[in-house]
Amino acid sequence: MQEKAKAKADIAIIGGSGIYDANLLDNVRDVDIDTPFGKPSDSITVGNHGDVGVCFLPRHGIGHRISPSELNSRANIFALKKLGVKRIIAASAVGSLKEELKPLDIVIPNQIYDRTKSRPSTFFEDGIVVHMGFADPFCPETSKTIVDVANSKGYSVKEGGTYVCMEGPQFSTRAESRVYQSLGFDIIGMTAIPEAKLAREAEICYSMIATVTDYDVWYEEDVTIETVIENAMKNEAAVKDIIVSTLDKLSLEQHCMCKDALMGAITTVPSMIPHETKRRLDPLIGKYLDE
Ligand SMILES: CSC[C@H]1O[C@H](OP(=O)(O)O)[C@H](O)[C@@H]1O
Ligand SMILES: Nc1ncnc2[nH]cnc12
Repeated sequence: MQEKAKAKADIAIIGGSGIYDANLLDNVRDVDIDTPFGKPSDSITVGNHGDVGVCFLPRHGIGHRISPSELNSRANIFALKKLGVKRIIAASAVGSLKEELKPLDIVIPNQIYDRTKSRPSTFFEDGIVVHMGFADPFCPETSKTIVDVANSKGYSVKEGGTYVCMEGPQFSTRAESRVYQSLGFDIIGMTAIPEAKLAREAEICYSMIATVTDYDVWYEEDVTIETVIENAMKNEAAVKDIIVSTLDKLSLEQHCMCKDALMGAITTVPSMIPHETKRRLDPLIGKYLDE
């Protein structure tokens, strides 16, 4: 009997609110992956687009079962690393903090302001300490490709902008929203942290296509889930169209700082890292510890 090929993917798409399927891939199969941090949000759909191995993970699980604070982002990113993923394109629904950013606009953010409160946001614990740079949280190479592709297809996208990541799951109070708006942040969501931090720790490029679904409450009466999902779904075709064309253009070789992010960042003396920790984290740190 022919053995089933090991599932592999170069690029991952993480679907956010309103984007739950991978109908843009060919030859798909669903794989269940276990990680030292538990199970990802759902089965991962692995397939291809042309010659490129691509996989899809619905961030909140099929049926939108997992709240932002409960997401097991460590399992999600570790599972993608085990598949061999080099780049992640993450889709997100966001509120607008600027009058000129209207519902259905698309933003490719380049900064994050972290306002989360209780999320495990590192792989490195249990006898290993890693301090890495995170000044530029999104991959410049992947983001540039997305922006170029979107522009060439006639979509008007905003290049750059600060995504403030709140804890949720409740939306902001009016006072919070006004503060974020007055600080000059552009968009608000609940999921970029710790996803972006963990992707960087895993040396995976991470970029986001954010769809504006609402003006947050600094501007409008209230944010409702109906409006958010309705607008996210209205933009689903555009987001997928940009993603598919980006898959055609993305280099599979990483030329950015993301690919060596761990170099020089492992602070613990290698001989003092517990054997079990080394074993668990081998897909992340093995290349730095081989004699
Ligand atoms: C469904 S409304 C709030 C929810 O939508 C965004 O999720 P995602 O980034 O996965 O599209 C936002 O961050 C909240 O988690
Ligand atoms: N206004 C908002 N605040 C936080 N997350 C959101 N996701 C979509 N709209 C949002």
